[in-house]
Amino acid sequence: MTRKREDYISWDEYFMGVAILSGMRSKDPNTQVGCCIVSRDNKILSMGYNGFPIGCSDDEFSWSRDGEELDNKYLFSTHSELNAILNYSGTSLQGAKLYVTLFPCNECAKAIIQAGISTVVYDSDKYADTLSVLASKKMFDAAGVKYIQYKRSGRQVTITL
Ligand SMILES: Nc1nc(=O)n([C@H]2C[C@H](O)[C@@H](COP(=O)(O)O)O2)cc1CO
Ligand SMILES: [Zn+2]
Repeated sequence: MTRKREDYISWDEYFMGVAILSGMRSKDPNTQVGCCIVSRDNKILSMGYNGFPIGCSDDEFSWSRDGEELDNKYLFSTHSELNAILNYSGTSLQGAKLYVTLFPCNECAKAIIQAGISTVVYDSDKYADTLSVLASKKMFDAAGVKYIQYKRSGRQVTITL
């Protein structure tokens, strides 16, 4: 009998891997964020990455982090999580799990809660001490949304594109 491979990637590696790959589409020179939303039975429902809205050209809007508010990226960039929620064309994200490479901000947290997503698996929490992330955690706790830090397996994956 030929036995199955044993070194296949886990569900968590698969979905966080897809989130990381999605983030590679981002044009943000400083922080690339990717997101992958999955059903309760491990089917990928949607993906997203941070970018400007349709029609807002990356060549006309600035990716600067500072300067005048209307001349930097913050009022314009759509976060990976919101893009993934908006990219979903099905009927319901109730009970879904969201994998994201960076902890959600307060605005995305509201969208995550209202969409009925029940679990967030995140990798980096580099803005943990900001009011935005503290507000997200306060809302997730109140709404019963679980947030779990992804445990890196250390596995290296090489793909030739
Ligand atoms: N959870 C998140 N998802 C995201 O897609 N973003 C995006 C917005 C910006 O384009 C970029 C953060 O820029 P910076 O301040 O690290 O240079 O990542 C940011 C966060 C952080 O809350
Ligand atoms: Zn956000």
